[in-house]
Amino acid sequence: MSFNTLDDLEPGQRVLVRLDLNSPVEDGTVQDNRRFERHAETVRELAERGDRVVCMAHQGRPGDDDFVSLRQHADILAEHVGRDVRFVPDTYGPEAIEAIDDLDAGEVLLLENVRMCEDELPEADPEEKSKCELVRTLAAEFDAYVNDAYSAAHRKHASLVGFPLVLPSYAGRVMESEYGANTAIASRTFDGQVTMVVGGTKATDVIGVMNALDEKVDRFLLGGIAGELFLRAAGYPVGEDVEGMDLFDDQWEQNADTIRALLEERGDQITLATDLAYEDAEGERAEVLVEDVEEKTQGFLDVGTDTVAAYDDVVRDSEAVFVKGALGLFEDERFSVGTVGVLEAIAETDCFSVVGGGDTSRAIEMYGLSEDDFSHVSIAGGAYIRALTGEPLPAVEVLEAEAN
Ligand SMILES: Nc1ncnc2c1ncn2[C@@H]1O[C@H](COP(=O)(O)OP(=O)(O)OP(=O)(O)O)[C@@H](O)[C@H]1O
Ligand SMILES: O=C(O)[C@H](O)COP(=O)(O)O
Repeated sequence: MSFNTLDDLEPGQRVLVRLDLNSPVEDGTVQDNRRFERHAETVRELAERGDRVVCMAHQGRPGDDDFVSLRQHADILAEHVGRDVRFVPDTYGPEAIEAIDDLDAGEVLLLENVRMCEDELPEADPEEKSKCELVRTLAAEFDAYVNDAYSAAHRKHASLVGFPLVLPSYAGRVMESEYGANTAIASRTFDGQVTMVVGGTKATDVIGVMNALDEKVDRFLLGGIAGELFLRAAGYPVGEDVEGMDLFDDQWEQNADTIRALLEERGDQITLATDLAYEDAEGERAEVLVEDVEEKTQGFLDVGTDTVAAYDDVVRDSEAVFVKGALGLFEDERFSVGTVGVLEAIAETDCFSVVGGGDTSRAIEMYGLSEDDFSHVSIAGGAYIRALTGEPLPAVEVLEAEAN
């Protein structure tokens, strides 16, 4: 590993730590998940060494329903760390600076959602990001910067790439272990069939790298939003926003050409759902064959049972299975059939398996599956599939470049 780690950081310092606490938000309530548990290890270690620990993280994207304050995150993090985590509703203004200054050795503070600051989001190179006000103002308060947010390392945002140019910088324990595991996986080769299950809501992340995964993956099994977009490209009347949704149309605009090209050039490697599930008028799960859909009038929330059976067969014939994104809205048990069915099939075979994604990895615990039945469960989604393709992660690259 060519970055500095916590083993290289002298204790007793003022440390700014970038975590990835991006979590599902249901009816305004932030859901606990493995990201809290994993990052708590880094935070606890720093606090126990007598550092003043200030955490910085994001939640959602501006304009989305899950773009909320980190106030609840502080309470959830505190439970996992086993000590108090203060919260300040400010990121780098006077209130935040005062709260940082008030901190004693061993105390932990969480700053407000960093994506609420204008400087954070537009992607730019580290050099440019290091000069923005957010980075300059906060850097003056700290002796060191720790990046633990492996799962956001594919974004060139200020809090992820700006600080290593202006502060001594280190990888946190999650960054260190995820980087090690995912890099090792990327260099593995397999004799038998390699399958990737592609689902979730961030279709753009996966579709963008499917070309590059061609060398690694023999079969793609699609579901979730990406799955419907592929069905739309194949000519079915699905894969569009209805009822105030905001999942399909923008992603269709961005990816339609790539999807069409993928279907044309490697259609034989791509398996699409043959049936889909939705909520009927009685609130029950109902299913429809894709070829029988005349018009999309409501959301499809899972793949159907025929599709699950077909995917189950493919998984059982595979030597390696990678999962990125859920096949349906698994948080609602009625629509967990696809995601859980595939995960169970993986768990029952002895194939090499990786389940990735902050949301998706939660399904393992929610449905009583054991992490031991998978080779690696990553809390990273987009970053882990990029690592598989060997694509660089800008936030890791800058940690390496600035390491001494
Ligand atoms: N058909 C669907 N309709 C609505 N939500 C869906 C559907 N299919 C999957 N999902 C949702 O996708 C979410 C997971 O997808 P997402 O793209 O966020 O992946 P992730 O595993 O969390 O990866 P990342 O770490 O990149 O965010 C789940 O919370 C699930 O409810
Ligand atoms: O949840 C994630 O995958 C990371 O936190 C990155 O979030 P983003 O896709 O909104 O940049």
